[in-house]
Amino acid sequence: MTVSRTASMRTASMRTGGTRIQHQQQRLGDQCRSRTGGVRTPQASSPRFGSSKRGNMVSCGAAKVAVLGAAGGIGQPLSMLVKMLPSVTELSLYDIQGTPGVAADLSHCNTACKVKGYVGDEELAACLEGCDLVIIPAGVPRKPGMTRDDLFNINAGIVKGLAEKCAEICPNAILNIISNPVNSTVPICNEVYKAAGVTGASRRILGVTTLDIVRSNTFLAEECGVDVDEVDVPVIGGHAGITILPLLSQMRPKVSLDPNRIEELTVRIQNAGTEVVEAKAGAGSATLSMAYAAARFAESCLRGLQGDKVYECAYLESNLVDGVGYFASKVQLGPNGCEEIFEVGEVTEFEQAGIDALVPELQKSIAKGEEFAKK
Ligand SMILES: NC(=O)c1ccc[n+]([C@@H]2O[C@H](COP(=O)([O-])OP(=O)(O)OC[C@H]3O[C@@H](n4cnc5c(N)ncnc54)[C@H](O)[C@@H]3O)[C@@H](O)[C@H]2O)c1
Ligand SMILES: O=C(O)C[C@H](O)C(=O)O
Repeated sequence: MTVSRTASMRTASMRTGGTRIQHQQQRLGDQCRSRTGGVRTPQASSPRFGSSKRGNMVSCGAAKVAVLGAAGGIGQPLSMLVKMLPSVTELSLYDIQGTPGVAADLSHCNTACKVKGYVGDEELAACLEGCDLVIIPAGVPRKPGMTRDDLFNINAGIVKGLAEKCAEICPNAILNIISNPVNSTVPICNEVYKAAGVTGASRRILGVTTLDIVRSNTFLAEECGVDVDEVDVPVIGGHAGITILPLLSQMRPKVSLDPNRIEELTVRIQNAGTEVVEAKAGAGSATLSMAYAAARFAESCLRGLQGDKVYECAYLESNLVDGVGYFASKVQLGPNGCEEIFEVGEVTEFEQAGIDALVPELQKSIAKGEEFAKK
């Protein structure tokens, strides 16, 4: 499987970077190397794609954000973290149950953001009116023994219905799709927007893979005994099993790892969601770490809307890799959502084998989502 390039994609060796909050400058200066070995002059920034941190929040204007599925395991802590973002002035919480209570509870927190709860189909349009960013964690989570694809039958319909309303009411808002299987739900949303005649939406429909990066950074910091704040591991492909591909060769800081450990760590990152599902023993999947990751990604999107160049990884429509129309990639966020998709960059033989293996998996999930949306 070869990696192709288009005009809108930049070649970069991805000594990865990412967002540092408080307007800290992007890391400068590393030379960037194309996959074919050509050396580029240093970029204005050498981005870090996976090291954005929560906690040092900055104000990014006055944004309205909606969380759909806000009364759930992810929705509640995520809504709280979003309410703490200084840039968010309005927070709309939507669910099929429970949002009046969650909204009443959150509204007592003394941050400037106004919170309002909406319940049921008839209130969805009002919830979405004027939104800049819509975050979707609505849907059922896994139980032990299930794959993410086992959630398709229930979650595909939920996401499709919500996307139809977003396309109608706030077509220019950025969507952050959390509901699994992300490899299929993002194509579903794109098809819904195409059918609704919304143009250019694919750069605003972003599958949230941030938890894979958060996990990779955590595990690699533990493994290497380095400050977790300094660790930055880009993760590409998709968000299920072997489609989750951490590029440990592109990790920053540069470390030397035994090939066997690279394999073991890759497998652990790919199975980290299952690790949590099994530990929760039937009570759901990752919620707190996901809320943390989603809040970070939401904040990056809001900073992008305000005009900052922000670097993350996300799953979105692209022709970056031959044979698949969607791929989790290193991206630059900006006022229009994803402004730039970066090439995979230099990879090891092990990583290239991982790309080759994940492509057929992704193809199946994408086709399943697209077919469902067109029914
Ligand atoms: N992308 C990721 O990295 C990632 C990580 C963790 C979980 N997830 C996924 O996120 C989803 C939610 O997980 P959770 O643990 O919060 O589940 P949960 O069951 O605790 O919460 C889901 C919420 O969605 C609501 N809901 C159901 N149908 C709805 C609809 N039509 N409109 C609005 N809300 C609706 C439910 O009432 C519930 O409150 C799952 O699909 C899970 O697999 C994704
Ligand atoms: O594993 C799951 O089902 C939830 C989520 O995708 C995760 O990675 O934690």
